[in-house]
Amino acid sequence: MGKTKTYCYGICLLISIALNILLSINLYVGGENNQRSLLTWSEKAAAEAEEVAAISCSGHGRAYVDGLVSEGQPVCECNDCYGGNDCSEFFHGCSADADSGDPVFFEPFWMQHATDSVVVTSGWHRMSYKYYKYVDSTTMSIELESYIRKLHSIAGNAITEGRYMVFGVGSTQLLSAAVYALSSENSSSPSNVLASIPFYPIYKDQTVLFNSENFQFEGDTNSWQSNNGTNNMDVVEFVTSPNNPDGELKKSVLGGKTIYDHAYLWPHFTPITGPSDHDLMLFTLSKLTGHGGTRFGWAIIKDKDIYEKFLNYIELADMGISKDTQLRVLKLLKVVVEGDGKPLFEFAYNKMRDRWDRLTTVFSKSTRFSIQQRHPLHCNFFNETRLPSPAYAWVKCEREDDDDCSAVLEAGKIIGRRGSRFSDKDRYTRLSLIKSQDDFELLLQRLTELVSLENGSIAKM
Ligand SMILES: Cc1ncc(COP(=O)(O)O)c(C=O)c1O
Repeated sequence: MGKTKTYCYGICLLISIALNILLSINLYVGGENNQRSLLTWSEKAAAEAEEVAAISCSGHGRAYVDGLVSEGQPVCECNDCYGGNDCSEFFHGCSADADSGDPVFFEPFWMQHATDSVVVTSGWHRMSYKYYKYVDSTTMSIELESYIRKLHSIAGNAITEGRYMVFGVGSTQLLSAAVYALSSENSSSPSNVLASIPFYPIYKDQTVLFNSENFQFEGDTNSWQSNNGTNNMDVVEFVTSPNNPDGELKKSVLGGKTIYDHAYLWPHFTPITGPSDHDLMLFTLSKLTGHGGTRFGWAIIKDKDIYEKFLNYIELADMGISKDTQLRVLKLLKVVVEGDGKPLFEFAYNKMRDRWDRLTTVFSKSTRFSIQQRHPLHCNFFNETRLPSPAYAWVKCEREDDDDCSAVLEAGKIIGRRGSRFSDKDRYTRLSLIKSQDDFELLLQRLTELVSLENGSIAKM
């Protein structure tokens, strides 16, 4: 009996040791999977996001959760002129691309505010077309609208009290909604859509594309005024303030129905001299926080009938703006209004001022190229007098022969956007200053090289 008992204990001990070894091996080998299966759904999403964010792309690129996948891992998407698996290879001789207005210069700010700006959405988040069962049917988030109003009161750049608001897929969608809402219906002739040269090309491109009986694009305000005087005032005038491409704080020329495009009316691009108080103002998240890809803009409207036409346009075009987008914008704006807007606006202003300081130093050595004049103004937001730091440099080629400024710059390995895209002369070219730091550094290097050729010597980089 005693012998059998001891024998049984021995067997049990061996089985228990074997089980422990197996369990330890399983934990060691399949540890990650086991740990993962213990996470909640939001922790799992967070782990995936952090894993991808941790992929090193040598500081010259980024991997995304929704990026292309190679061998089970998202690949690095490299900045222009960088390549290789981890973006560490620089392509010498590559041209600096300063063409697009992609506002990526904000990226370091959002990395510094990773915790506050993250969004976690469940698979069942706001599946309905509508918001709030207990409020009148609306496709706009009431909470987001109140944050936008708060933001304007902090920045001091627009009056929102007693005004209506409509959200759009970027302000791009609101441009055409505004033309639709302001142009006359049932009139014998179409409303004349105009802007002052140099102007943002989309105004013309969209008006032509949407080719309506109610409106037509008539070009430059000043030429139109000298040909028509005050005879025909059925006009819809785009006023871009600050202007894209030259940063000017434009005012209405014709004084009729006006769309104020305030995409760049933020303290990092221009001193805020007082709140804008126009009948129809457009703003965009793209140039406020840098999230161009989120596609979100808003209109601030005084008149109820115009507001209703606007809403009708958005409802028919896309039944309102994505709820996922609105959730993300809300999260971002909560960060923007923190500290009364100081952290974001100071970050962005310092970045832009640094870029302008370095750019003006290069252009001050040139007689072949010039950039727009900037004039100091008192900024109510920063409570001091400051120079504007526009999103773009509007470069003029001064030599008689250099009438195609883009071609001159391209020969110097700089890609800009030619003046004729803004209905101006090709003697001008726009250079974007709001892209990534890599883009800006290369732009400055290429400009320095080009300017140093004027003096017959290659500058030291
Ligand atoms: C003057 C102006 N208005 C509107 C937009 C459109 O911005 P988004 O559609 O990204 O809101 C831009 C973009 O560059 C712009 O420069």
